Amino acid sequence: MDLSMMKQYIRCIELMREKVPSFAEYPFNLPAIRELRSLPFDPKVTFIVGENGSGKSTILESIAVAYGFNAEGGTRNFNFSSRATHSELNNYIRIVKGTKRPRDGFFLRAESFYNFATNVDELGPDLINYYGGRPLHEQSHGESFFAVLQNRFQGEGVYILDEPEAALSPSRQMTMLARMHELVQEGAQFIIATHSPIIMAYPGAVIYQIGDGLERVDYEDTEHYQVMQAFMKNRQKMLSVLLE
Ligand SMILES: Nc1ncnc2c1ncn2[C@@H]1O[C@H](COP(=O)(O)OP(=O)(O)OP(=O)(O)O)[C@@H](O)[C@H]1O
Repeated sequence: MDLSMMKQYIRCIELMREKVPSFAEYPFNLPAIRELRSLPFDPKVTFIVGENGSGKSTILESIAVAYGFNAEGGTRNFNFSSRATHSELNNYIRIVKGTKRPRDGFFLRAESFYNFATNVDELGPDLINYYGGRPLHEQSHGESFFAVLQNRFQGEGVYILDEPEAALSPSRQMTMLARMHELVQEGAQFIIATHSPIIMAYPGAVIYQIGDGLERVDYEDTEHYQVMQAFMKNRQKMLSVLLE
């Protein structure tokens, strides 16, 4: 066995298929789940990519909840809740952990980041200091996410991020890559769902693309990269087809 794999925080997830009540119902009917047995993660960075509605958030949320995070995001200490719509998938997956225990962790959900920011601000100045010293709601969506990334993420942690690019300009996404790299060197493990060809370019990352199932692909073979490249290279031609 490769010992470096043992040292990572989350080695893989396994779907307990024998417990699944029906593969005809959500979330088990999603192509990404129907064929899932186990999904190994890179010790540093793993991306899950795929079309809208392909099941990225469902998978990420189930990993986060099974690992002990609040379904709506935050650190493992957060337990705010404004809705209870997460799927039951977390009850059917087993997290295979390595020998190393994280000292930090964060589950980012772009869609409930606002609620998370409210929760941080309500908890008072001590906590706000921990997030860079400025109330998150006095910053833009991108600025507040960046404050969390710069100040709150500490390395030696598990960071599960669902569409972190939602708030970020392309140049901030590049800055995010640099920050990720610092954190990886300090021992962080990232599992990220993204549509961003910039973020998924992190060198050496494992990329799973959801199609008929979850398939490991090279960066240049992702649909996002190819579509974006084709658009940038042939913008006029593509626009004339799209708008005819
Ligand atoms: N509670 C639910 N009951 C039934 N279907 C659901 C439920 N929640 C989500 N779905 C469906 O499951 C599919 C996967 O949703 P999910 O949010 O995981 O997709 P996604 O890949 O993260 O999409 P996006 O890129 O748009 O964020 C979607 O078709 C969605 O409509």
